[in-house]
Amino acid sequence: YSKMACTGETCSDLTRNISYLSQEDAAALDQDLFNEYKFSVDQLMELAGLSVATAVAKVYPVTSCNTALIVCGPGNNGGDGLVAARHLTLFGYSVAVYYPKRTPKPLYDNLLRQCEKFGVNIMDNLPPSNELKNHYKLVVDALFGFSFKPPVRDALKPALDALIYSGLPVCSVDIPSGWDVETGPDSDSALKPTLIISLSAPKKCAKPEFIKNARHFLGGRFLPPAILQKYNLTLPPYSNQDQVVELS
Ligand SMILES: NC(=O)C1=CN([C@@H]2O[C@H](COP(=O)(O)OP(=O)(O)OC[C@H]3O[C@@H](n4cnc5c(N)ncnc54)[C@H](OP(=O)(O)O)[C@@H]3O)[C@@H](O)[C@H]2O)[C@@H](O)CC1
Ligand SMILES: [K+]
Repeated sequence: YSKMACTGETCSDLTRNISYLSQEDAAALDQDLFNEYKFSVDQLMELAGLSVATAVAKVYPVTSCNTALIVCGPGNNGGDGLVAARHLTLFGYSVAVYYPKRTPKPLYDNLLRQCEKFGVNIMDNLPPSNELKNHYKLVVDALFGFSFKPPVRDALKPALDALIYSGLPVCSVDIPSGWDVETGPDSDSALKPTLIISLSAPKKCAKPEFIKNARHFLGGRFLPPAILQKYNLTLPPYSNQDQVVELS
């Protein structure tokens, strides 16, 4: 695989050779990073959230889209969203977070406190979906990641619906929420992100056939080389010190 592929005739050459993880392998790889490589969750979440904020800022520059709503779920995907909220604030965005189901763990409590200290607006309730456009220029979907098993349960359905019906550009963290991690959207009414930031390696639902109308970046630049070998992963190289690389 070579970055030259994208400077040739088509970018589809570039995506043809990329590996896509199954749900099982995504979870196993994650566990290897923690157990074998001794990373802490905070370390990887910080890099994941930074790459999310970086990709969002590349696609929706603060000069034209300076207000962002981040919808955070109960797992690590939501944690990535809280980290991205802080970095987007540092990048100059005015950020609000909706975090309806909070996991009572120090990691999340601390990330939330940091958001508050940075001036992020932590909201207990969302305005109706059709009014979100009046307040925000984009939404970040940090509701569910690679551990999601459809269908979405009732308690978080309103949060998913807010993303689906906001009429705003949607930036999905790792996978589009509500999609099956391997088989993608289940209906025409599924979430339609405009940007997907795959973390560490794309999951099967981020294959080009499912995400035709979205821009697709890879982020989470922390995989040790031996992991690439173990999971037989072919991924594009990052340029220089970049935190993200665009796939399509
Ligand atoms: N290695 C990497 O690349 C790294 C990846 N990172 C990030 O971690 C993400 C994976 O995080 P994760 O494993 O914590 O799970 P995630 O998908 O956030 O959600 C699980 C939560 O959702 C819930 N839930 C599930 N199904 C549901 C349903 N149908 N309806 C309603 N709820 C449902 C489930 O509830 P439960 O079923 O357990 O009751 C649980 O609370 C990954 O995508 C990436 O963003 C980085 O932070 C670090 C390094
Ligand atoms: K997501």
